[in-house]
Amino acid sequence: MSEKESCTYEEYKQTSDWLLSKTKHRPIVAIVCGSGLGGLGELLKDQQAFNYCDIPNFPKSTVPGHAGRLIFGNLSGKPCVCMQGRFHFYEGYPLWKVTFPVRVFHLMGVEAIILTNAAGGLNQEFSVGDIMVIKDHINMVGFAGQNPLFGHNEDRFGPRFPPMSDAYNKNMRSLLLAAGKELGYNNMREGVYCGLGGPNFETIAECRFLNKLGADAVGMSTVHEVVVARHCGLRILGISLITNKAVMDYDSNFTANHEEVLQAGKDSAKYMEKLVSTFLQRLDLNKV
Ligand SMILES: O=P(O)(O)O[C@H]1O[C@H](CO)[C@@H](O)[C@H]1O
Ligand SMILES: Nc1nc2[nH]cnc2c(=O)[nH]1
Repeated sequence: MSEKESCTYEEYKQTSDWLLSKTKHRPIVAIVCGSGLGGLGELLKDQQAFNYCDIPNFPKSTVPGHAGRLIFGNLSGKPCVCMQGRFHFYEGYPLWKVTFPVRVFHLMGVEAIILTNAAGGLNQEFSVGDIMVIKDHINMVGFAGQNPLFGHNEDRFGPRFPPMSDAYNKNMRSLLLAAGKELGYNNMREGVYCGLGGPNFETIAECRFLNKLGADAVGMSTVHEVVVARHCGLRILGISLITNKAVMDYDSNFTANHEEVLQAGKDSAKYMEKLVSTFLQRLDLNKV
């Protein structure tokens, strides 16, 4: 195989050491911004930002709505690092590259990761603008034999066969739902996220199939980051913003599109930002 199959522990360490040498911040929480949700990064106080293209070994963002900046700073008193833009399989990156930052964060001392995404609502009771706490996922790309942990297992990160049944931290899920309640949100949901490879949106038959399988929302990210984060022992919170209703009906004239996804992200940005800030205020890493 001519394409590089993975990267070495030393390469993750090189990036982590480089970042730690360039910033005084020592993050304990990482935040990944989904499509159109980059505004979360602007909330960080005392911030220091790096463009991905300046960080050794980092991939580059190629998707509109993913700025390609890594921001350090404090949010609700917690030292954070925020990815304003993530990497996707459909951009042509192998999954070890898609998930590269997760292991770098682990090496930098991060203990918990908040993964946000824009997703299509499969659950017929969901509306655009609903916020779904991810309680579990279906990794379709994994079913197809593509997994970021494929190949040599680096024992310094985690075991060969990591469990996934407890990937989404129960206490953090409850804390987020409680934060939503405290803010008076009536659009908080809990459900199963299905991760596909993309980049095309789903057919009607595919949406019906995924919903029958038990998926409440569908997207093209997150599950790979979760696999790697769980492997190295990070506590994980996943949040999907429902940006569109999946087309389930042959009479529908609607077709999904990225512009609408970004617009829905913009429309809900303030709610998401308030929710994540309130969650972080309440978060005690000794108790989750
Ligand atoms: O999952 P995030 O990065 O939020 O983006 C979602 O939005 C894009 C499609 O509009 C896809 O990349 C899908 O995965
Ligand atoms: N696959 C997929 N990804 C999305 N991201 C935002 N909405 C959608 C959707 O409907 N399908």
